[in-house]
Amino acid sequence: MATENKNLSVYDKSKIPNAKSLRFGIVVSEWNHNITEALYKGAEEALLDCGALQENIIRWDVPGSFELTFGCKKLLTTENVDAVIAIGSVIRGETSHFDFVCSATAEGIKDLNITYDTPVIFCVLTDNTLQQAQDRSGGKHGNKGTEAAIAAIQMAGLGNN
Ligand SMILES: Nc1c(NC[C@H](O)[C@H](O)[C@H](O)CO)[nH]c(=O)[nH]c1=O
Ligand SMILES: CC(=O)[C@@H](O)COP(=O)(O)O
Repeated sequence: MATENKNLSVYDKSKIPNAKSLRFGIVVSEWNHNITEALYKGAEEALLDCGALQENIIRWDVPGSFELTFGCKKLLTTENVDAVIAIGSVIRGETSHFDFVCSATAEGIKDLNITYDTPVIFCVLTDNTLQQAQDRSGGKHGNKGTEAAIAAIQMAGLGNN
């Protein structure tokens, strides 16, 4: 199933653990700023809606998606967080740069998940057009930031019950 057939903002709160005691890191890439801010807003709103406290949401900004791996690593090793959300938006340009940034970012975040005991959630849009990014950051397909926040809550508590 593709995002086309799913709304990224829809979740069943009765099935999500309460996030009141959890601490989250969110690392936000500045590239395609309007998109990543909308993703951040979606993530923050969902965390708060599920009981997280504002003071337990730590936000760091990095220049681009390529820098998300280092930003997340630094955050999870220096702040006492239960989960990290990596937020980025890569939009295809004229060259193969898109493929390098996307694969390095996905691999980097995957490596963090293998290396450390803190889950890092992949909230990086990899779109062919600006319209596709808008559709997934609060547009017709909902907000991937919301989906990432719910994943962060679920992964933070994994194996604790
Ligand atoms: N073109 C996009 C980038 N490019 C920048 C890189 O992520 C990186 O910041 C630079 O190469 C310095 O190391 N980043 C995005 O997040 N989105 C893009 O569309
Ligand atoms: C990630 C990209 O492909 C893009 O934003 C960079 O654009 P270009 O390939 O035109 O330099």
